Amino acid sequence: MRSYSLIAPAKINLYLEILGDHLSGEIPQPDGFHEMVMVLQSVSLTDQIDLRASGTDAIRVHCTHPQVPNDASNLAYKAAALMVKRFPDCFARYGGVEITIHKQIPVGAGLAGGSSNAAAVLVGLDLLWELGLTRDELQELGAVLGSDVPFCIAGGTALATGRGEQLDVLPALPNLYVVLAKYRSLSVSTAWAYTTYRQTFGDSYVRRSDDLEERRQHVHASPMLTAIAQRDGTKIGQRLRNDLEKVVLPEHPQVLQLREAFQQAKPLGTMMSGSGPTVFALAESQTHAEQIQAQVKGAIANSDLEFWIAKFNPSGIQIVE
Ligand SMILES: C[C@@](CO)(OP(=O)(O)O)[C@H](O)COP(=O)(O)OP(=O)(O)OC[C@H]1O[C@@H](n2ccc(N)nc2=O)[C@H](O)[C@@H]1O
Ligand SMILES: Nc1ncnc2c1ncn2[C@@H]1O[C@H](COP(=O)(O)OP(=O)(O)O)[C@@H](O)[C@H]1O
Repeated sequence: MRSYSLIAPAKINLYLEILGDHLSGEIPQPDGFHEMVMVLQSVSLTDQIDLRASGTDAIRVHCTHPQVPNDASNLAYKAAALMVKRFPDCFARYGGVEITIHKQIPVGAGLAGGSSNAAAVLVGLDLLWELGLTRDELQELGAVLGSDVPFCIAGGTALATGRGEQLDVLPALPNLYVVLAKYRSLSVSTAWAYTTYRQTFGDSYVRRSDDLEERRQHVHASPMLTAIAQRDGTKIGQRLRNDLEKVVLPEHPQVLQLREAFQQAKPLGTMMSGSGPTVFALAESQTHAEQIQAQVKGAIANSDLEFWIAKFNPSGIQIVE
């Protein structure tokens, strides 16, 4: 087959704790990233990525979304460039690729849209070039592109540690719904969120590698993971956490107001996703989700505010049959 279409889901963070500096190297040193404990969840808000062998020697990206670049800075392009570098024989045999991104996931939203697009290109080129890479191999390639890319390949529900690229699969949570809301004109840079967090809270970071190891060992017994193991939506909702709220909400009062409006609407729980500014609320049914959405829309009448209702998605990148 000379073309593939893939579905690339967004993610939300049910839990995001920043432990301190991420340490790497033979004698572990801070590398500019953060050591995380996260629970990541794919949701049914998705982009579609079409890949086509172009018969030229170029990588081309097409996306009509005004905030998405069509050049080498696009994460989907970077994914294809990485595959070309790692598998030059395939590139010589199969030639270049046209990547068309049908964007529905809001951009710069804390929903990993770009990471998921990159993940789809890795999965799609593996198919197009008949490489037969394993999921682990694809995730290792993904980690070169960004901390969230390995998760986007597998999707579902996962515990992420390290920079976010060390993954443990968690039990699926099939019956939960999520209402998402974002101000169209507001985006938050992930780099800004982490840098500001470091400037504000860096003094309290865990820095020693043996202290980090001790923290990691406690992760599996955390209340959020217990709630997930029990598939208890009420407890999951009560145990949501996102440390990046501490820098994004004071900077953007309208996001704080949105989060408060969600809280008033009696969801299972509400939280900002990742580096924001998307706020989500968990619901136990489609009806519950619709009630929450209606109440928040009533509380904040602003045409800049966009809403989505999605379900928890059990998987990551899917091939369109
Ligand atoms: C915050 C999260 C939560 O899931 O997602 P988003 O809100 O971006 O979707 C992730 O940690 C974002 O992952 P991703 O978007 O892949 O980040 P990367 O490209 O690896 O890094 C972007 C920037 O964030 C910083 N960064 C990222 C991950 C990490 N563990 N520590 C960091 O300090 C990096 O220093 C870099 O400047
Ligand atoms: N394929 C892509 N889809 C979305 N954004 C992209 C893509 N490639 C590059 N970008 C750029 O990456 C930045 C982050 O976008 P995105 O991945 O949507 O947000 P987040 O990191 O908050 O989840 C934006 O500035 C955007 O212009």
